[in-house]
Amino acid sequence: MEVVIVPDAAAGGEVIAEAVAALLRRKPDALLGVATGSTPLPVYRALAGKVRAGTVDTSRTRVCQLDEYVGLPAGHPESYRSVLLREVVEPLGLSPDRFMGPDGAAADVAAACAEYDAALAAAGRVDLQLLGIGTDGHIGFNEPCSSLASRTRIKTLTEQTREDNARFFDGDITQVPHHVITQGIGTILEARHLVLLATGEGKAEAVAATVEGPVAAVVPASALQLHPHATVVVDEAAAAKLKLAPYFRATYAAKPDWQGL
Ligand SMILES: N[C@@H]1[C@@H](O)[C@H](O)[C@@H](COP(=O)(O)O)O[C@@H]1O
Repeated sequence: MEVVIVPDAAAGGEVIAEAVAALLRRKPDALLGVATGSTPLPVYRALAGKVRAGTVDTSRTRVCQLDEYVGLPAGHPESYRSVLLREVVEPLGLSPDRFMGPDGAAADVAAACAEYDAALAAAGRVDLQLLGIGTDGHIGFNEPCSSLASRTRIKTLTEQTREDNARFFDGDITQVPHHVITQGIGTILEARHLVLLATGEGKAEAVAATVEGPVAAVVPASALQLHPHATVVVDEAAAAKLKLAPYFRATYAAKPDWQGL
């Protein structure tokens, strides 16, 4: 696992956007796994800037969702599909027919999960999966004690996650669904490159457990330790509890530019 400590969220967005741009220059039809939440927004902003400047071509890029709420009516502004259409597909100039995600409004949720898992495999696997992290260490919506081998399936949110996400629902926790569909941890680990971005002091504990703690289902993000190409980008605040921070800084400072993330 590589840990990159950047001064702030904007710098994190820039570093990751450059890695995505490098991937798209190598493989224009790459499948990009995108995440929701506030954390990845600087990445999308930086990427949109590159698209506008003409330094990256997204005309063939495919994108896929990490997770979705269950039971929100189709087109609800806070469904992750709507959020990603608004924050990623539109600003990056992508075609909506190159965007795939699970159907959170399906009558048969189990079938929708299995279909989505199969669709990701049929698409040739995700090339780069962008991840945020929950304050409890979740990735996607894999809450603590999710199986590290799990596939796309329905999960129940913890009270903590519903409280954290209430800000997207006018601060009203009763509007936050209890159930979600999420790519499983086993599914996420099939992506070729995992890039987790964490910013702010509220994530410092989860980051330390992810990077320096044991691999344990109670900290779902610690599964990144099992992946051959996992990158964790953190700002100073989120890095505050990393004992190996001096080593991570020195390693990144000495890294040749051509290597990328
Ligand atoms: N399902 C999403 C996660 O993918 C995201 O990482 C997490 C953190 O969100 P934020 O980046 O807003 O802190 O929120 C939600 O639970």
